Amino acid sequence: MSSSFVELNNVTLRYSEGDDLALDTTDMKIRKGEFIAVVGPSGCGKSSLLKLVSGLMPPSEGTVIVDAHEVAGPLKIVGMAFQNPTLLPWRTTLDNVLLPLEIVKPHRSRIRKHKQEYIERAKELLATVGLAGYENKYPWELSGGMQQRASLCRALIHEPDLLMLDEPFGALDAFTREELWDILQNLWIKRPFTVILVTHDLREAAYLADTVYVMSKRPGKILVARENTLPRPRDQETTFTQPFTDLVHELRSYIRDVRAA
Ligand SMILES: Nc1ncnc2c1ncn2[C@@H]1O[C@H](COP(=O)(O)OP(=O)(O)OP(=O)(O)O)[C@@H](O)[C@H]1O
Repeated sequence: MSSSFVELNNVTLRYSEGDDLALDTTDMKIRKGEFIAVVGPSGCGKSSLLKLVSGLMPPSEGTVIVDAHEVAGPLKIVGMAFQNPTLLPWRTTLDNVLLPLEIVKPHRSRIRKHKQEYIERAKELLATVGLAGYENKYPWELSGGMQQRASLCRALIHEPDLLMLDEPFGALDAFTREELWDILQNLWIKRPFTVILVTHDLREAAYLADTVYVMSKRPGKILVARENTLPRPRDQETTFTQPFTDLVHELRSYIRDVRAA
């Protein structure tokens, strides 16, 4: 009996028959409530990994197991957020946050009867990320950082056990990005869900993750799984400490080697 929440066993991925592998034998074991980050050169298969774990793509070989079940189709226990917040422009912030509940099955039938309860939950989440008072604004009335906060709330409204983030802060300026690191860390400390974060930002990986996975060039493989035991909660001061800068340098040296390979 395995204690992992997400497990990839000898997984490979080829997008089409005759194509080169996008992912080569990949093994991962992620604990329940663990926050992991995946870094690696462009095109190494980071987003492909998310597609496999969320059940959007089946592996060509090997197995993907989430919550003790082999993944055989899109999972309902997943929340996702991407670099582009993709809020629907005709819906208010609150209605954008409520959107997954209208789509994800177990909630779809409940939301009609218990709408007020869900609205309260959405408002509470929005307040946690500093968006109280913006519930009735439209996306075009929000800054990029505010839109990304709303998209985090949308990813978490159905209380998913697994959160997948594909470069969620990549398009934001450095200050806003670091503010969002704290917001995400606080949400996770409050209700620990399992997180898979894909990022190009090594400081972001070092700030947020319990384990940082470094991938090779295509075909992607996990080369290093670096545990990060920096104490939590981490804050801006953490980023000036020697252990933090050492970790970032170490990650940078892995990436340098991968790129040179
Ligand atoms: N739908 C697809 N069909 C065919 N090939 C694909 C498809 N999606 C991705 N690929 C290829 O698979 C490889 C891995 O792509 P993926 O998007 O997972 O990489 P990535 O590490 O997330 O890249 P980036 O950091 O640039 O976002 C790339 O070479 C890409 O061209």
